[in-house]
Amino acid sequence: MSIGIHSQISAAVYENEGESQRVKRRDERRKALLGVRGLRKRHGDRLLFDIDRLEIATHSAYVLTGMNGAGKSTLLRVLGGLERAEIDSLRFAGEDVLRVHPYPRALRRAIVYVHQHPILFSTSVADNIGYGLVVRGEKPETVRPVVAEAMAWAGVAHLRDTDPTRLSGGEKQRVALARAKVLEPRLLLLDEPTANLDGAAREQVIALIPTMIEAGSSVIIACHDRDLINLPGVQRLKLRDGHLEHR
Ligand SMILES: Nc1ncnc2c1ncn2[C@@H]1O[C@H](COP(=O)(O)OP(=O)(O)OP(=O)(O)O)[C@@H](O)[C@H]1O
Repeated sequence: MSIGIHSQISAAVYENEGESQRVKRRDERRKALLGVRGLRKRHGDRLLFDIDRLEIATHSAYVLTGMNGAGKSTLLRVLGGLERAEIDSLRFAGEDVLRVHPYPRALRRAIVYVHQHPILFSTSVADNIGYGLVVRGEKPETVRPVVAEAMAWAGVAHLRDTDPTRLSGGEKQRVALARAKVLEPRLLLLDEPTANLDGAAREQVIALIPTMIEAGSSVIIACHDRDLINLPGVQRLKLRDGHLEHR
């Protein structure tokens, strides 16, 4: 009898432990935004990188460092669906992505890549920022206030009707960040956002990045910029000799 009670209690304890493990695993899965296993990129015979695993959590910031030519831009471009690579498995927002090629629509919607030298259409700053929303089929009356808010956020409201080809490098980068922000990406990929900027232009761009994370995006920033690498709360990834180190 006592053995029976004991085993019942044990079973209950084990069941509870099992339940708490399950809850823990579920919470961990929820926290994980992107999980990639076996990510290889080749250019002809050259294996540029062979990454065992890449884990990106929700609402988190990472810097991706590495020597010139290590493959930082390439890795961001692969994650953003702009280049192909071999990928053994990919999980995004709790779902297994069974086919990575062609790049799935859901990922295209959730992951936004911002180029080091953003290409802007020769229309107006406002049109550039709203472009992605228009392509998504949003109505002009929905787009207008979102664009106005994003322009104020990026400090480019005074440039709203300016032809983007006339903007400085820093202004272009801020417009590109605003264009990405209005899409509310789950994951934002920033390719050397402060390269070729100095002084106030560089500081203005750096100041925008934490506010994008506060707004709910995870961010991976490929860079060599010490001030970005040392932003508080930023986790470090390093591409070295074709492998990815989580630091
Ligand atoms: N289409 C291509 N064919 C062959 N090699 C390529 C191609 N595209 C890129 N590479 C090479 O892949 C390597 C990685 O380039 P990538 O731009 O990703 O490096 P990076 O780490 O971002 O460098 P940097 O810090 O200088 O920007 C470089 O050696 C580059 O020459």
